[in-house]
Amino acid sequence: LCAPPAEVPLFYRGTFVHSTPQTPLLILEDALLGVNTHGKVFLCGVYLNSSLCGFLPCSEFFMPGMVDTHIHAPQYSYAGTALDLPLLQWLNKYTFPVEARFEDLKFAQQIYNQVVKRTLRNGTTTACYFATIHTDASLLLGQIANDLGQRALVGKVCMDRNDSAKTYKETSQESQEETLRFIKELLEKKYPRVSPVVTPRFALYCTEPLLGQLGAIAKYNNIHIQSHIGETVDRMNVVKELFPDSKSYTDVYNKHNLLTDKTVMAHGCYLSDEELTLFRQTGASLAHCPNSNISLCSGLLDVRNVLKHKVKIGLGTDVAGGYSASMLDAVRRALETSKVLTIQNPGYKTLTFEEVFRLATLGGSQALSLDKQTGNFEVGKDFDALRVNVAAPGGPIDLIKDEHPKVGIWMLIIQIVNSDDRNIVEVFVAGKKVVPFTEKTQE
Ligand SMILES: Nc1nc2[nH]cnc2c(=O)[nH]1
Ligand SMILES: [Zn+2]
Repeated sequence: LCAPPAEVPLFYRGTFVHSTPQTPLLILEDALLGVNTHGKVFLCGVYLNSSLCGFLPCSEFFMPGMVDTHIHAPQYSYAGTALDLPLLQWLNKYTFPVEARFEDLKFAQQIYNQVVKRTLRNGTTTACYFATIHTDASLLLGQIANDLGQRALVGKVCMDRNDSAKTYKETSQESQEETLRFIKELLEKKYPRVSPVVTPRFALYCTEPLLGQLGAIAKYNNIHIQSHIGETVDRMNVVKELFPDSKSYTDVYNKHNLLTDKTVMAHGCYLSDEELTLFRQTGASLAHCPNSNISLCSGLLDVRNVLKHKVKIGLGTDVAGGYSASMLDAVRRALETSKVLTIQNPGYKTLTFEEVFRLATLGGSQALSLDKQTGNFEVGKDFDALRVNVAAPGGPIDLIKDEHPKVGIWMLIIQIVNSDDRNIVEVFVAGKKVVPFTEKTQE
C-alpha cells in the first residue's frame, strides 16, 4: 500500500543530523545522501562547496527515524488513564478489561490502524509492540504495520497466571501453542520488516514452566524477546517472594533463557549493579520509558548508570503507562528524568540533549539488535528518515534567525525538543515515503 521503491537511485541534499557510537550528534551541513533502489544508503556526507552550489541554509534537516523500543498497541485506545493510579491497580482497572476486547478483530483493526498511523506520523519508523493474548489480532497488527510501511517487532502477549482477571488469561498450553502458531504464521507472511517477538508479559503473570517454554521457543527460532523488569519497588518485592530460589529479578529471566542479545526489557528502574552486569554479559537491553515511569509514579531510571555498565538502551513510550505515543515526548521526558536526578543529587551527570537524541535513534536500534538495518545514516543501512521542518507552517515553533551560522544550525537542531508531528513533514522507511499517507493508506 505504500509507495513502490524508487526505480532509480535517489539523492537528497541538505542538512543531515545523526548519531554514531563515537559521537552522539553529528551535523552534516550541506551534505548529499544517496539511496539505492533497495532503499539503502549508499552515500552520505559528501560535502558540497556551498558557495559554488548555492546551498541556502533553511529551516529543514533530515534525522534518522526514531525507534520506540516499548509500546503496547492495544493500550493506545485508553492513553491518558495512567495518571491517577499506581501500576497494579491501573492494570486491573483499565488494561485487562480493554485488552480482553481485542478478541474482536474489528475493534483490533480500528485501534491498530490508528496506533500505527499515529506513531508513524510522529516519526516512529521502528516500533517494538506488545499486542494482546489473541493470536489473530496480533497477526493483524503485523499486517497493518507492514501495509503502512512501519518496521516492527510484534509480540503476542503470554500470561498464564493472572488472578485479578478471570477473562483475560490463558492456560500454559494455550500460551505455548498460540505463541508457536503466531511465530509460524507471521514468518510465513514474509513481511520484509515485520518480525515476531516472544512476549512473556512479565515474571509475575507467567508460571515458571511457561517462562522456560518461551525461552526455548525464542532460542530454537532465534527470535526477539521482550518483557518488563524492575518497574516498581512493589513488584521487585513480589518477585522475590514468588521466586525465592532466584538471586534477583534478572536472574529469574536469565534462568529461563530469556536474556539474550535479542532481548529488550522495559523499565529496569530498580536493577542492582550486579543485575546490570548480567544484562551486559548476555547482551540484553533496556527500554527506558520515562513518561510511564513518571505518570505511574514508578521510579526514575538512572540512565547514566546503565550506560556506565555498557548495557544497550533505547527509549520507549510505553503507551498507555505513558500517555503519549510520540517519541519526541519520550525525548523530553528522558531529559527531564535526568534533570530530576540532578536536582536530587547535584553531582549527577545529567544526560545531554545529544545523548538523548542518540537514545531515541541509534540507541533504540541497538537495543532491538536492529542496528545493522536502521538507527543512523551509515552507508549500508536502510534509509529510515524524517524530514523535519522546524518552521513548518501552523507548527509550534517561531524560528528566530541568527546571523552566526554555527549558532544558527545549533538553534535549528535543538528545536527538536519543541517539535511535534507538524514538524515531521515526511517519513521514510527503507527509502519509501510512508508519511504523508497516500490515498490508499489514508482510508
Ligand atoms: N507499564 C506496564 N507495566 C506492565 N507490566 C506488565 N504489564 C504491563 C503493562 O501493560 N504496562
Ligand atoms: Zn509496558
